[in-house]
Amino acid sequence: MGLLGWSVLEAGQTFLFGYALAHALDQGFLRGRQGTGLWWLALAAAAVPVGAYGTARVFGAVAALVEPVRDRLVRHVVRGGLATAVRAAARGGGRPADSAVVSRLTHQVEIARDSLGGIVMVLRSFAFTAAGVVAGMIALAPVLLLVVLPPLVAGTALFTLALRPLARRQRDFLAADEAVAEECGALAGGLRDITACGAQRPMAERADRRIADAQRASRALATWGVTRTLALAVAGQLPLVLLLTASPWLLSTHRLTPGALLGALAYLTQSLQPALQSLLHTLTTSGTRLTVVLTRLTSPPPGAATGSGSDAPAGGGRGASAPAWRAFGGGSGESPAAGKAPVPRAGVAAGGGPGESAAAAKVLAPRGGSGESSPAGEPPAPHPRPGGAKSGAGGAVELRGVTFAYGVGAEPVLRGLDLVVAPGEHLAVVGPSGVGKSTLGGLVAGLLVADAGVVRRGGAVALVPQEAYVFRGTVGENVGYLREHTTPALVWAAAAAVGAGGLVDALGGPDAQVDPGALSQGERQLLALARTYLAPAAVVVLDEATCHLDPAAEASAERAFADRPATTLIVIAHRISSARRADRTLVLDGADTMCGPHAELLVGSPLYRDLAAAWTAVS
Ligand SMILES: Nc1ncnc2c1ncn2[C@@H]1O[C@H](COP(=O)(O)OP(=O)(O)OP(=O)(O)O)[C@@H](O)[C@H]1O
Repeated sequence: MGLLGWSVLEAGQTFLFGYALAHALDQGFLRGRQGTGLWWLALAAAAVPVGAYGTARVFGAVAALVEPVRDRLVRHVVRGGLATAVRAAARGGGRPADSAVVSRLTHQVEIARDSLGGIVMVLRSFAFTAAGVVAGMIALAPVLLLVVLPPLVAGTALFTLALRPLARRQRDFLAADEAVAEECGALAGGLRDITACGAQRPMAERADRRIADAQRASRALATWGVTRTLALAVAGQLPLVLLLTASPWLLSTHRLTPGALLGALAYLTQSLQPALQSLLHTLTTSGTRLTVVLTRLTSPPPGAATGSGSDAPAGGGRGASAPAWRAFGGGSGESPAAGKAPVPRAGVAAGGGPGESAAAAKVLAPRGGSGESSPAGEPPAPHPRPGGAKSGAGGAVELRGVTFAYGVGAEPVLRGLDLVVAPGEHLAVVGPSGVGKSTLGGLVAGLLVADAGVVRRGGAVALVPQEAYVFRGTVGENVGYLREHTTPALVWAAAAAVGAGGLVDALGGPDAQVDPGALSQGERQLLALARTYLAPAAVVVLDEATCHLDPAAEASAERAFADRPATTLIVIAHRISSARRADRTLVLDGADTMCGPHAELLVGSPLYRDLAAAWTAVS
């Protein structure tokens, strides 16, 4: 009721504006009565603060209308959020409640409140402005309505008819736009998995389809957007054109006075057109926003119906354990079983997980190997343990005169390096930061290609980099990722071997879901180590792969790989203890590079002595 009363005040000002102008001209200025003219103008001016006061009070009345709606929405959202949390707790997920849901929904509640308030304001403003204009025109010259009303009604009807399809197109556009954002977000998050699975092409095609959908939706929206412009032209501009066209006749037949013409023009240009413009604009923007947000707020929370939980991947339906790209085989046309990622069949696996750096996750075929590569899926055949430093041909890893530089013309990181690692040997690699230890690891794994010289591998190589990668899926899927046939018993065994048994147990066993974000870096490293332990690789390169573990855990993990049957182990070490455990240590030091057992290096390598002293001081 308050809203109505204050709006009438606003309508009164609209009415008075044109009416006073008309009388100022007709009864004042055109008759030479300046005082009367000015009096009418003063009346019109006095109506402005009164109307403004009414408008100010209208805001309060709109708030009184909108705030209870907001409160109801908040109640609904909070109830929904609590219900979801209770459901999640009942499912025994043990995860913290997703507070982002509540925050998101309250944000949407604010959007709903603002949009609703805006719509009420413009609808009300248009209705009362139109009433003021119509009343003013009747008061000035009823014939004006004949000119103004038909296009106004036609334009508004056109817009009303177009409103629903327009809103639908806008919703479609928003949905398509969101789908693109979701798809791209998921792609960005899973880039390393996608690269690891060789699923770039199908995923790019998927994204292209989403983008094409968004493009179509945007075109449809733009096409329907034309109706808004058309409606505005018919309802707002056409009356003006008609009035001006008819004015000579209306004036000459005394159906209209000059003052009434001026008043009518003022009504059209100063009151009706602005009100119409903001009505059309607000309805198409805030109106659509309100519909979308209300639909979201009132629909059941994600997971309520399906029970898939709030951590279901974007796009839904697929289940948290199987990211979209994992459904695609690599370029070979291999199609893995549902939820099972493609497993390298060449018998060579990169062990860091499905998505270390693009290079680290690369699956390699042995090149020029000595024929020791293990058949896929089979544990590698045992090698005899070496008695210490080995040299000569036929090593598990052999580098001859290897030179490597990052980029043409760049100073080589490694120059003419010779190294033979015997089958079953345990080699540590040490050296100052930036000397090329990881580069050597990359060359051994085949992720980097030597510029000169030869690298030979006597079997499949798994490289575990420092940044261990764990993907959303089960513990078993993570640990068994690089092995074709995995059983829970194998997962338990691998985990126990590398010291991850307690972690797997704490996570809930091989079938438990892993939330990578909830794991520490050390825990991620443990899972990556267990994964590599199960991989069918004869050569394992640990590149700072245990740096987040404590010394005891690191020792146990290294020992596990050293004792793993048929395994040649290369540990790029960050602690002297790793070098002490190794059969030999390679000290990378440019021209002074040396390789030998600990005692020998202490005597022969000043750098090793320095490093050992520094490590001892730190530890
Ligand atoms: N992708 C790359 N492009 C260009 N230069 C690189 C690249 N990767 C490494 N380098 C450079 O090559 C040199 C050797 O790097 P590398 O990572 O092999 O050293 P590192 O001994 O493993 O060092 P750290 O112990 O710090 O890990 C460094 O100077 C490094 O800056």
